[in-house]
Amino acid sequence: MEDNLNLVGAVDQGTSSTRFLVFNAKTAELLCYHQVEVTQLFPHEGWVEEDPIEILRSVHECIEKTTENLLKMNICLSAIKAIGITNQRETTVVWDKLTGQPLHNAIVWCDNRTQSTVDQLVAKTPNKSQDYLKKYCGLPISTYFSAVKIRWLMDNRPDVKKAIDEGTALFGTIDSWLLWNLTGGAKGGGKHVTDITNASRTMLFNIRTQQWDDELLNFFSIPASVLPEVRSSSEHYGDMCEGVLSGVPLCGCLGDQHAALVGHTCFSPGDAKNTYGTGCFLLQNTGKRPITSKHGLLTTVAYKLGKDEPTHYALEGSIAVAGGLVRWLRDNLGIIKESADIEELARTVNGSGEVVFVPAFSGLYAPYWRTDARGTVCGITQWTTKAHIAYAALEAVCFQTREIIEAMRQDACDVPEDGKSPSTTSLQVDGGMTNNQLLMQLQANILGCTVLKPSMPESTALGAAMAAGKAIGVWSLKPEDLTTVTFERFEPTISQDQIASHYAKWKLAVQKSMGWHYSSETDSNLPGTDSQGTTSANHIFPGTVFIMSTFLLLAFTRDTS
Ligand SMILES: Nc1ncnc2c1ncn2[C@@H]1O[C@H](COP(=O)(O)OP(=O)(O)O)[C@@H](O)[C@H]1O
Ligand SMILES: O=P(O)(O)OC[C@H](O)CO
Repeated sequence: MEDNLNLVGAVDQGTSSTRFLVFNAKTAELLCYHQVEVTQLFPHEGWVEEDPIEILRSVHECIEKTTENLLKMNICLSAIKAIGITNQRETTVVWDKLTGQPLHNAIVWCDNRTQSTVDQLVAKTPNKSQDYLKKYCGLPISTYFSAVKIRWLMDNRPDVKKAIDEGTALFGTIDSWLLWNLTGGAKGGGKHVTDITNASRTMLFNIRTQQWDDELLNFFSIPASVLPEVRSSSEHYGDMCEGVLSGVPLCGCLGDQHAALVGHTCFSPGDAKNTYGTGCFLLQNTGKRPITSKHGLLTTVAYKLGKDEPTHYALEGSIAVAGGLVRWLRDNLGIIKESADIEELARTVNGSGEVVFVPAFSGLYAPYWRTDARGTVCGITQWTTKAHIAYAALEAVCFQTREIIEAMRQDACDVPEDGKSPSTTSLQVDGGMTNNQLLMQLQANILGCTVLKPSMPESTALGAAMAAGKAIGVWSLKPEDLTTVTFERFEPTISQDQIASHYAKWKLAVQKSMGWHYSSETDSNLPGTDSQGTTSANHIFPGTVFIMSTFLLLAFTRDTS
């Protein structure tokens, strides 16, 4: 058996699936992995939950299967020197610290049950602005982030409220839940920790002071006692307490999008990557200073790779629905059997036939931040087939990405002294959807730039492994030590003029998706306020539509009589 290797494991706990992967720390080569799909529960319209126990079991299963494969490859498990964790972010778990049992299913990041909570929170800000807390946490008040989900649990689940009040409950994002359990949990020794990137997605963490913030905790009325300790993304959190890897140090932790930024070695200001998973997230490194977006992007911590290392920040464009739309076509419409089948189906037609699909299932995230938007399919004719819908679904992911790139370019123009926008000539990509060659080609065409897919596309897990390997000194992140990455390239095959009218239709369809849903508790507060706190002419409600149509009908009758 080969045992003079330095290997690093990575748990990648995503929204759709869990993976455990093992990398060679010297060459960054992926040796083997195992993947298990995670059940998503939809108990009510707009609600998305996952079972924290199933998530934990999936991690153990993936570790067992991957290590079995390593042994079959004649590799000794003692070669695994460290483990990193990367995870779906914002997803909220509250559990009993004495029994280790979750007090509720995990409320997943894209769940929008908290819409009326958001409306009430915005209504209590002095300027009635979604952006009121941005100066502290870099985020708009939205259904997306953890604090709003904790607030909902406290308001709607008396047992959760009681446990929090009595000090027996712990809160964590998925990284915390896993780290606490893998280091001993209720049996003893469980470490209640999180890393700075995950903390920066809760709305309770001040990204400038880099601490939990009393003003934010007061705003949401959440006690600090439930929160994990915040650590850097690369340091020793504790050791695996059981199983075949018992004793191996857990020493890398980043939210999945931040891990992908590291995996792509986006270490310089201006470097950017786009990850196509359940959602789609474009992050651009902005260096050691947080930059506030004026164009609907989030400010977030990019990474802090060691206790004594500087914190780097990023601008982020978050798209709620990307691969999730493919899963919806599979599970809800049944027009494909496997996610990968969408490519074959879409290739049976030459285009979407002018169909535009805006998948605003959870409202629209960046750059609009409109909780009132809902999914819309425009341009259907008698001629439309499921293949056109599939094609439009793939285009939707690409058009959303284009909107994020445009917002980043606009922000870069606003800060000319250090404003660097993502390269206009290429975009680095990763994530499950990038296996779709048609999607990658459409993305190159719609952006008018080269799309670069690394030949080893598990960038998220790679980033977590790099952070863990760095913490124990087996993985050097010095530029001269980084291994050369080879890419598959997708070049634009049509001109931007050819795409312009289609993009204009996308923009029109986005407007049509807005103003569809509003929560009854706060109807009177809603019309006309966008994320910049300005009045939007496009924010038209059904009642308004009725009044306007009656007015037009009357006017028309009068003119022609
Ligand atoms: N070949 C494909 N074409 C289109 N979508 C795909 C393909 N393969 C996977 N997907 C979608 O990508 C998502 C899974 O990607 P992954 O990066 O594993 O997600 P996550 O990190 O959210 O768990 C699923 O939503 C799935 O529907
Ligand atoms: O599961 P993914 O890869 O789509 O990532 C989810 C994000 O972390 C949510 O913010």
